[in-house]
Amino acid sequence: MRMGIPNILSIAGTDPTGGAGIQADLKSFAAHGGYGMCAVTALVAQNTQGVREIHAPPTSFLRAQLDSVSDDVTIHGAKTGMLGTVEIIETVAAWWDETYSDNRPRPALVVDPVMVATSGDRLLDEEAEESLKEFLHRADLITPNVPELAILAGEALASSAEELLAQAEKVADAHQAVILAKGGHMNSDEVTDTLVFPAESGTRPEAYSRSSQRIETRNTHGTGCSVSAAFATLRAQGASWQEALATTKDWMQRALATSDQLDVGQGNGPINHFPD
Ligand SMILES: Nc1ncnc2c1ncn2[C@@H]1O[C@H](COP(=O)(O)OP(=O)(O)O)[C@@H](O)[C@H]1O
Ligand SMILES: Cc1ncc(COP(=O)(O)OP(=O)(O)O)c(N)n1
Repeated sequence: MRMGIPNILSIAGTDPTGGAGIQADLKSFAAHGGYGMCAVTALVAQNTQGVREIHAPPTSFLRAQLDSVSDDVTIHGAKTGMLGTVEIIETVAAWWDETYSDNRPRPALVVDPVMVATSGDRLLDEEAEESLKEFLHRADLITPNVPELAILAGEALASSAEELLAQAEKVADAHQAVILAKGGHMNSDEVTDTLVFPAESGTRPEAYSRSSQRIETRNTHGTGCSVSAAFATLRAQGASWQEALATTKDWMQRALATSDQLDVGQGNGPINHFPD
């Protein structure tokens, strides 16, 4: 395991109510022992009930934020969240490729393929889906929920655990990345998250799953952001895939179970990032 506190970068959009996006990422980094940093892709006027407006600063300013971090700080882990548009995806991709084209150690990259918020509001332009797929070969881990996995696989929504696994294998092979297939949107009493690995020379490492009892709560705003941020931190600390899944899933269960200690908003509230 890495000694010391790893520097973890979130490249994502904002949530002024603090439940999702960059604000959730920074809390999740801290909850798992990381030093959190962020580059803002888009300013989102949203709350627990929905998205009102999105303002994306010029991409030259996003690039300036990314360069400001990488010119000065060693990045041990990174995650992307809301990327929003083709232009933003291309800006992040160009920065990543240019920054890590030399011998500089490349941090592990977790891509949360954020497309639609719980409220149903789109956070990724429809025409940007193809650019996002092109971006994915840079990822070590991709963390789709059920609808996002279906779009990445180019198929209908999975309606069974077997279909979900088959889609995750297809996407893992297409992008040569590990997939965390999250089960929150499945219609089941248990919620299962599964890590699926790409096949190497025709052999696929065994998948790992972790299940928990489904918690009856509306406070699921920002769960996906927080899980991907936890993985970025734990992997930068040297956790194995199995350890990272167990730690993240158990933490998320406690964060959801204690979310009623918070009193934030009237819609889908946030989780409690610091449950202990
Ligand atoms: N009702 C729930 N009870 C327990 N765990 C949940 C529940 N809903 C989501 N999770 C967990 O929260 C995380 C996010 O899951 P999911 O809802 O599938 O993704 P997203 O937030 O991206 O839509 C996963 O770790 C999943 O297991
Ligand atoms: C700025 C921003 N990024 C991402 C999301 C979606 O968050 P997610 O973790 O998928 O949680 P849900 O809100 O969809 O449960 C967001 N709302 N805003």
